[in-house]
Amino acid sequence: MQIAPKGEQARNNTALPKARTLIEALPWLERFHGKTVVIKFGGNAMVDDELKAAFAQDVVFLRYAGLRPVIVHGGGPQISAQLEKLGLESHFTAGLRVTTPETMEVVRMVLAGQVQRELVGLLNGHGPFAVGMTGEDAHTMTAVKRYAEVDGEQVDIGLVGDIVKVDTGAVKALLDDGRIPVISSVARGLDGHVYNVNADTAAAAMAVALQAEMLVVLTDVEGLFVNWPESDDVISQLTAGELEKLLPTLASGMLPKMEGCLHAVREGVGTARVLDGRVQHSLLLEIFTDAGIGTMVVPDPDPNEAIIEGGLA
Ligand SMILES: Nc1ncnc2c1ncn2[C@@H]1O[C@H](COP(=O)(O)OP(=O)(O)O)[C@@H](O)[C@H]1O
Ligand SMILES: CC(=O)N[C@@H](CCC(=O)OP(=O)(O)O)C(=O)O
Repeated sequence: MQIAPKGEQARNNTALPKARTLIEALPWLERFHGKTVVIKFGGNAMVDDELKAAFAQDVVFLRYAGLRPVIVHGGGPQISAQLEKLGLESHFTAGLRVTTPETMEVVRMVLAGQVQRELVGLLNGHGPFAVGMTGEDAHTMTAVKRYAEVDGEQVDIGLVGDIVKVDTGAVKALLDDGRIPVISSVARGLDGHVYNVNADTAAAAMAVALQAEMLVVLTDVEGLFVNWPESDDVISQLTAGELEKLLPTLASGMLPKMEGCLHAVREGVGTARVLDGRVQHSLLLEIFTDAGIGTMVVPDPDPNEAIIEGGLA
């Protein structure tokens, strides 16, 4: 027999708000159960150990809640740091790293050997879930050479790739086995070379191929700012059409992210969201609370529905 300590009743009352928070998650748990969510974890969002640990908790929480999370990760700052250690400079053209064969070796080493290993280790601290791979494995991502566009001109930036094909076989097998795939943004070229792929682009391609419920991009700002850098007002929601009009005004960094979100939503992904990876548990807050944070891109409204609405009005 156990006797409840004095004051237990009062403690129960303070526990009620916690229960309410859990109940707030119920409609989202119902809605997203069994659904695939592709999460892009950016290098700038992974500079802090506490944040990385919280991210791992969130992803494992999603897995236990019955979702099917897939991680596609970057590691731009980590690649640049390693290049610097080796006495090599980083050059970017239109937001893409100029990638010589020497640079490519470092990109592959840092993404697959360092960043991915660390994420896999953090996730597996919670159970036997994470399996690391790169886009090269099992021909998961196939790329062709990508040129950067500067003032309407095509510029050769070396071994940078654009994804032309995604084979989801290995990823789906892992998901069906209850695992969490952690994929580095490196792809095998049609020509047999290994290509460096922007991680936002890779995540969007994976979300489309899996026809995911959601693409979530974690980054180092609160979301898409209305008029950056003049304003830091965050756009909480916009349609694909509205985003398309905004794209030409976006600066590098945000451009591949929003291009990826647009591509995803236009090609059948339910929604695409850009979140502040500097906020602990931003992933859980976005998916399981009514408030939501960051920027959400939704598909264009169905024109037929608009006509019916208009007709009834
Ligand atoms: N409209 C915008 N809204 C928010 N950030 C923007 C915008 N345009 C450009 N940026 C820049 O994009 C950056 C995010 O891209 P990036 O640094 O490549 O992140 P990550 O490493 O997460 O991929 C922001 O820190 C900001 O400097
Ligand atoms: C072609 C290209 O630029 N590739 C990126 C790949 C990593 C990446 O995208 O990392 P973040 O998401 O942290 O920016 C790079 O080499 O930095």
